[in-house]
Amino acid sequence: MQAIKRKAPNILITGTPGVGKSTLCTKLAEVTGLEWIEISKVAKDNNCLEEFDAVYNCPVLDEDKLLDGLEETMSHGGNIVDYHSSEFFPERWFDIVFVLRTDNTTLYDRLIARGYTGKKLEDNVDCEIFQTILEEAKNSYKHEIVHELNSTSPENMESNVQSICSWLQNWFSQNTQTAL
Ligand SMILES: Nc1ncnc2c1ncn2[C@@H]1O[C@H](COP(=O)(O)OP(=O)(O)O)[C@@H](O)[C@H]1O
Repeated sequence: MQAIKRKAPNILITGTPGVGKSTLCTKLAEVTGLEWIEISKVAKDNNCLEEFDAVYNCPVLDEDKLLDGLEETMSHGGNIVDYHSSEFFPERWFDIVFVLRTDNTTLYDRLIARGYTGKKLEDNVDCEIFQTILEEAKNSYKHEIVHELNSTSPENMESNVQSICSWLQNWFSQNTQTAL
């Protein structure tokens, strides 16, 4: 489906938990002035969390309520959405999708440092090994708007910020008269 013309694009940053989404989005929001929408936080603040999943030790998301609440914001554009899943968002919301990736050892160490253990730790590392989030994004959006970014080192982060800023500049020059 064709994205509706907006004053600024909407960007989706996705990837396995621990891969670096928040870190990148914080920097991107600072540099670009776009709005960082951290779905987990928005869900919590707007009571979009339902019963607790005992196996994964995390709450279950009320997707319909969350999407309804974000529709207007997304229609204006200018948002960087950060979430570890992508399939339930409307395809029309996003102009580009970045899937952050890292190696298994790096991810394992980051998740251990975050206090993940047992099944939650194992499942998240497996999720990265099997490219689950990348496949999900490719199945949910046009392949040409889905891009993998390495998120292992601080140098990777700098170059990811630069690549996204270049893409943004290009979007503005093609879609509006205003450059960043
Ligand atoms: N490009 C990177 N290079 C080195 N460390 C990183 C990088 N991106 C994130 N990290 C570190 O990895 C950990 C998890 O990052 P975070 O942004 O919270 O991941 P997510 O939001 O995907 O769960 C944090 O300790 C962060 O400092």
